[in-house]
Amino acid sequence: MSKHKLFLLRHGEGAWNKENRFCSWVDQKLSENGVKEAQDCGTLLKEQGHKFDLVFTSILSRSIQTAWLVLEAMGQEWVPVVKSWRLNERHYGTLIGLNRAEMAAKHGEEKVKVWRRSFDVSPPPIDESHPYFHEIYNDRRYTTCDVPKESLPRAESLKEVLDRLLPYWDNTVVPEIKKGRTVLISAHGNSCRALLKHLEGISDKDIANVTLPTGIPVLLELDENLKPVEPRKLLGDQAKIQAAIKKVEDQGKALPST
Ligand SMILES: O=C(O)[C@@H](COP(=O)(O)O)OP(=O)(O)O
Repeated sequence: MSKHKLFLLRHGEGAWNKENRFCSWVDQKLSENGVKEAQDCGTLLKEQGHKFDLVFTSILSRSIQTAWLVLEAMGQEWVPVVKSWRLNERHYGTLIGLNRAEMAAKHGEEKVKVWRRSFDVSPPPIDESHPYFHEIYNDRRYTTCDVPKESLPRAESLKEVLDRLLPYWDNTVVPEIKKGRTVLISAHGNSCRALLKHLEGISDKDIANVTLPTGIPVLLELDENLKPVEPRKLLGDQAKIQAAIKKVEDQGKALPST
């Protein structure tokens, strides 16, 4: 029987989701559509009668803004929000800022799929010559982390995301859930995929087929050991959700030449 409800949420559409660029650790705000997605998500959760006790976000604005909009739409603005870099999006290394369709045209769709969805392949690491290096590492938010700035990642596979996320999950999030608190994790496509892999025991191969659209809440019903007792539920209109998943998958396709 289900003892705990856990909600995972990939933020609403960000400016670079719209432009089909790898956003990763670049701090982009939500697009107009992303604001609406977050508000609609909150409205749906309210209509379904869900109540949160605690929200966890990354330290990237798009996940924080999403959490605020969801809570506002639910009339639950008072719920505490706790932030950690450990929930940040996967660090996409030198791919940051690049357009997925252009990368697919240049390197092939298969290569882009491996970069995006394989479990243990890291893209090339970022260095000081990268156009977004200084913007990321000179940002004051990264002086507040529980590791020195020099130890923060320069590129990550999904496996490395899980490695940095798990200690936070085990030591900070799990105790709250076990106290009986209903938790929302407002984070990113890949930090949520890493957590899903861990909770559902998805194989290294099969995780490549898990795609999360923006602004769609994922409900997990867990037993007392935090093992899922039912398949995950993506809440909302199922036809729209399937179309949104396909849209995310298609971002890695080369555009037909004109
Ligand atoms: O970094 C990004 O651009 C996307 C994920 O990209 P893909 O893995 O889908 O290519 O992350 P999010 O929008 O969830 O923060």
